[in-house]
Amino acid sequence: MAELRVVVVGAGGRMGRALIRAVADESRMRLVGALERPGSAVLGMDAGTLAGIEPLGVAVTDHASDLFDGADAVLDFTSPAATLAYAELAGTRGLVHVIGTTGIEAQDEETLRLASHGARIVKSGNMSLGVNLLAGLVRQAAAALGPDFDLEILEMHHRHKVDAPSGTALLLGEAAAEGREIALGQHSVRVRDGHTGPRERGTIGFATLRGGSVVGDHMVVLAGEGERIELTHRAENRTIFARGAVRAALWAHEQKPGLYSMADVLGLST
Ligand SMILES: NC(=O)C1=CN([C@@H]2O[C@H](COP(=O)(O)OP(=O)(O)OC[C@H]3O[C@@H](n4cnc5c(N)ncnc54)[C@H](OP(=O)(O)O)[C@@H]3O)[C@@H](O)[C@H]2O)C=CC1
Ligand SMILES: O=C(O)C1=N[C@H](C(=O)O)C[C@H](O)C1
Repeated sequence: MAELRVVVVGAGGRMGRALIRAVADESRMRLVGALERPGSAVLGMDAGTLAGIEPLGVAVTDHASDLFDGADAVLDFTSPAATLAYAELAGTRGLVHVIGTTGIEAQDEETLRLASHGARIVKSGNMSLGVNLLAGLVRQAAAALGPDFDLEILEMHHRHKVDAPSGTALLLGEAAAEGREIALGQHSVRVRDGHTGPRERGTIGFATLRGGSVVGDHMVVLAGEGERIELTHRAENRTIFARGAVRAALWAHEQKPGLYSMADVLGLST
């Protein structure tokens, strides 16, 4: 198989730099482009140097169309607005588009669905193997225990994170809701403040913590009368997400256009 030609968008970001290192480490891929937004301070820099490795001979640019024309796959951990625009571009060119960006609103999912008529999109709030396995455990536990066990999802991330609850917390919430055969949107409690009254049976609660340099911690608590189960994942670095994105791109290249999840990539779909 020829090397997959990959563009990393948001190249100067925390995930962008981890993605550049992961692509450089993968013999079945070649970095052909590094994209940043117009006006970014890192435009013109070598992508390898930016990522803290050897120079790769790829300068960071803001010319999305030119880069997409010469690519097979785009790895995108940026912002919702940027990702929606890149999905449309990837769709017109039939590219693989791996989307790690979180905080995309439900009403914008339609844009991704339309783009996936042309593009092979893999989208997940968390690209790590561990979290996707955890989602299966949460689904199973929620189904087995039912609403007698109160379900709460706690997450903590670094002080720079801009969206809440995290994409992972929502992914785990969806897994729990699937296990209980309910719709998450109608049963989630995302904020508590003041005189809230007692907990409503059958709801799924979210709690958000932000601080320091925490890469990403998630805990799902199933609290019953007299006992409690806690299912936890702690990300120790961003390589786990970047490695997952690389795996997703290689997998998606062999698929038909469509909208896929990380569970599809890992063969964990129910
Ligand atoms: N699914 C998963 O496994 C994971 C998902 N994430 C998600 O990935 C996203 C990025 O996270 P993180 O790397 O920490 O954030 P950063 O803010 O560090 O990186 C985002 C980068 O995207 C750049 N950017 C913004 N707009 C554009 C544009 N139009 N074109 C090109 N680049 C653009 C930003 O530039 P500038 O700063 O100049 O605006 C920045 O360099 C978040 O949504 C986060 O939740 C993170 C980790 C794992
Ligand atoms: O913004 C982050 O950093 C992360 N975002 C993802 C999320 O919203 O869940 C994944 C990971 O936890 C890191």
